[in-house]
Amino acid sequence: MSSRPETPRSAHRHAPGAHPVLPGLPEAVEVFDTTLRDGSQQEGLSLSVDDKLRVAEQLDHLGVSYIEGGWPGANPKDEEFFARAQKELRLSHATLVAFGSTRRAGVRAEEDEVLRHLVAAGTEAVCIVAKASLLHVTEALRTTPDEALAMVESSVAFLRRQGLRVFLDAEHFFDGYREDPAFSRQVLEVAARAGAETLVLCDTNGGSLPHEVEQAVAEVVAEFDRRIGVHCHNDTGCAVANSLAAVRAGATHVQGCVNGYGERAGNADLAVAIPNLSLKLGVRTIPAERLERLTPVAHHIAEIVNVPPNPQQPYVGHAAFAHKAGLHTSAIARRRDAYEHISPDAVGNGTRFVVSELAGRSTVALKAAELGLDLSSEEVGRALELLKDLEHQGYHFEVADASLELLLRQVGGWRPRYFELESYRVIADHGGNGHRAAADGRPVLTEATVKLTVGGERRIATAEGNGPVHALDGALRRAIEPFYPALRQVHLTDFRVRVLGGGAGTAAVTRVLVDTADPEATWTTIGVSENIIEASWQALVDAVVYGLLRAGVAPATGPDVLPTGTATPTAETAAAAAGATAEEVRVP
Ligand SMILES: CC(=O)SCCNC(=O)CCNC(=O)[C@H](O)C(C)(C)COP(=O)(O)OP(=O)(O)OC[C@H]1O[C@@H](n2cnc3c(N)ncnc32)[C@H](O)[C@@H]1OP(=O)(O)O
Ligand SMILES: CC(=O)C(=O)O
Repeated sequence: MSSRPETPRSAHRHAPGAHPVLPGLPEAVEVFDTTLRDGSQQEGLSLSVDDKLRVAEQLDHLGVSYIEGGWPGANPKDEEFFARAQKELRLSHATLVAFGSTRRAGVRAEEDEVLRHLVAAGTEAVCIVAKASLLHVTEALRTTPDEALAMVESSVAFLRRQGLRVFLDAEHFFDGYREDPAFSRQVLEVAARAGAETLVLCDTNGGSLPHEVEQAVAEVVAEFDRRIGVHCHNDTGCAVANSLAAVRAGATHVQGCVNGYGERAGNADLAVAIPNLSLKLGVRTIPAERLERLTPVAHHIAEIVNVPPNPQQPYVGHAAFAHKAGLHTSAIARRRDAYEHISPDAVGNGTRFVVSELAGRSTVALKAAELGLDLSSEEVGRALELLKDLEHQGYHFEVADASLELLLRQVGGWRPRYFELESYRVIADHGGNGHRAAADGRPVLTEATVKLTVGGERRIATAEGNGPVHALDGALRRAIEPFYPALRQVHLTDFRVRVLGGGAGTAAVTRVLVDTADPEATWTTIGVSENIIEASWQALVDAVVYGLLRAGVAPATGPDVLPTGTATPTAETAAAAAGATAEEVRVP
């Protein structure tokens, strides 16, 4: 549950334009995304060709300048990607780039397989990686410095002769520049001479710090009449800071990945670098009007690559503008920018207020208002007291949005009587007549019986289940679903248990969270008890009540007040509607 307060961007003191202008900054930088190449080098991340095409579409929609699509020839997938991209990918803003290396040592550029594949990829631009550290030339390539320089020069020259735009990724540049600056410079010199349009200085091991990057980039910018770029890895947690330091020093091309994917600790996170550059430094990156696409695109890409988004990711994370502390919310209620460094809208994100034991009256009042509840000041105070009390017992309302809403509604006087529980009973019978196998291979049967009153009728329903919660859910539904057919659209989707205060072992208090969904939404409810079944029951009841509330269903108060056209259920019709036999649903 989130709210997006109507906050004009100008109300944020730290909004764009509010930062002092730094002298000497470039007006604009090119944004080069390498999610489909370096991002795919992240452990656990694997993209199909379809995924790659969809990510490319998202990046184009965001408005990056370049999309590095992969390494044609390195594997059949990337080969197919470039073949399909030529036919299927319609980029309106970005330029697709194929990645590869310089030619191999001792091989003529014209005969080199890697270069041949780069040309065949059919892109307008290519990016080739070259060792820019003498140590890597002698130890990794095991060739001479002269041959390494010749590899760079002849590869760039060959690609230029094929009519391609060439970016040079100077691998290990910063480490090499510290160890033997003359060689690292020579690599850039030969690449520039051969026609590379952009010299990209790579912090390949990600070990550099911002002051080192800034100084090295400034020296290179002063020396070379070429566009200078950076490609920073995040091994010191400084990839974005290093990219900004490079831009401060005159770099005008920034490589990275939206969401910071990549080898080891990842690449510079473009979802952070872009707004830092655009909003804080006033440097043009993606088109200004597309900045608000940043959050949706970052989340969409996370979905495609199947890596859960980091809620604390700056700017675009779910929690990036979530306020939990009572004092913060209270100040925000008075002045929207009190605890927000930019207007979240600027990057397509939104303000959220998290209600918990750290809340004060303002948080509860804002949450109630967001839900459309008109709570009096006294009710807000009561809700806050109840909330803190319950959180002390183990409830955790910030992760149980639906239970929180029910609690606030109840404090406000909402007393729906969808059903009245008389009792429930759960039996787990190991070795009895059940058909589900226990760990020892013997049958185990779980059965739940619920006795309750609904619509003026006393009902007893029994159901079997995979386990106690499944059985309880089944019995509850059998008893009430005939009165509330809307529940057929409501399904339990997840169930989590946490033991609180582990010292008590199996006698400890348990917290149960239940996720439930209807066709339009998912909600979470909570139960807490020393008894796991009771905790589950509480969460289940909230889940069902919230589902009925969402569906706009009024409590059934008796046969005469059932909605027009709805037959009063008898034992048989009720049982049939619930998919049960008459014996299973006993109506006295
Ligand atoms: C810093 C970076 O992220 S650069 C990008 C790295 N990305 C990847 O490696 C992912 C894709 N890579 C691959 O699929 C494979 O490694 C391939 C197809 C490129 C090459 O595979 P192989 O031919 O089997 O070689 P291998 O993976 O062992 O790599 C070592 C070879 O690359 C050569 N090489 C390494 N860097 C370079 C370079 N910049 N220029 C030219 N050759 C290079 C080495 O000299 C070595 O060649 P040798 O075996 O003739 O001595
Ligand atoms: C080229 C590249 O990915 C690197 O140097 O990190």
